[in-house]
Amino acid sequence: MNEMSTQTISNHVQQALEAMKNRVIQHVFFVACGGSSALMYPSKYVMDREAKTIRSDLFSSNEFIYRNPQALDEKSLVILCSLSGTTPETVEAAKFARSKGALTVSLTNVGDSPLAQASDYPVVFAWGEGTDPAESNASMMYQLVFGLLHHKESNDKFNSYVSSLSLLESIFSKAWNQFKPNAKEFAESYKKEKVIYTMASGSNFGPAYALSICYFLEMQWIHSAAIHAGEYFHGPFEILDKDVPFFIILGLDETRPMEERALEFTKRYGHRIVVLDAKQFDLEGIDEGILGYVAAMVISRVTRLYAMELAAARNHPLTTRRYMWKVEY
Ligand SMILES: O=P(O)(O)OC[C@H]1O[C@](O)(CO)[C@@H](O)[C@@H]1O
Repeated sequence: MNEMSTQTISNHVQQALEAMKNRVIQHVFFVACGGSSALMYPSKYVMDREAKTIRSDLFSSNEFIYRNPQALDEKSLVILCSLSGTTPETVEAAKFARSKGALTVSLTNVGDSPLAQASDYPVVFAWGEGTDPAESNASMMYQLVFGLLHHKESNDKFNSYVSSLSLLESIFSKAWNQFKPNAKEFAESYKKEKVIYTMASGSNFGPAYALSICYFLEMQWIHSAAIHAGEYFHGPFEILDKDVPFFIILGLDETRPMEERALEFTKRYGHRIVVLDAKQFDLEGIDEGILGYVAAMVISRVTRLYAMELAAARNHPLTTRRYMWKVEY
């Protein structure tokens, strides 16, 4: 790692990367639940695209334990994430991974949370309005995976990503201001809908999944499913009709043609389509080689803006729950 690289990345990430340097790592497991799981999809995409020798998998926390992969051993790196650090399935998954001798690195917003305590290397990230996106969970994920690939496979995108950290705040705030009117318009137009499907592919399937399961289902009680743009033509497109709402994400990664094909078809037969296109973002200064990866982060942020506006228009705060944290489950 060169001098420039270490200056801006999180101290916690640096400690975790030091630990990785001293171990053989053959397999990375991304393990979390819900929104924290969705957040890891772009990093899984990075591993699929960039890693030459290190394999990776992504599991929901309990599935990871029950499935008990044969490949999980002391040559594994398990990256877990929980905003609260208390999600029981994820805390158990960290303990399980450690019992197999794996190196565990956990992202959380709470430094002394059960997840942090159950892991070898906790990485604390910033959360909430007004925090620097360079210190967010999504950014810590990229710092970890690009850092790993830098150390183990001399991948140079780590330096590109580190150089972009100082630009993120301005990129995110420009996107926020640019899309606020669109988000408001969406909220007014869709506030009475009973169902909204989301669709994307590649790294952007993570934000589409979060928009569907966290924002629409969990926080707004609006029926939804995240449809993979490639899978769309293998079943889901039969639900398309003039009045069926689709929220379609177009990213900048290599899978964009799949998203464009899905959008083109949806436009032919549907009339209720919201398009969030990363081509409209101002990503000046970001290296070409990581544009798609950074765009996925910005998409994630902008979908939250759409959810916030929808919650306001429906007078249904994003914090409303009927079961989560309220009853036994
Ligand atoms: O493990 P975390 O990140 O604290 O998540 C707890 C809950 O928060 C969400 O990510 C969003 O409310 C849920 O999907 C999840 O059950």
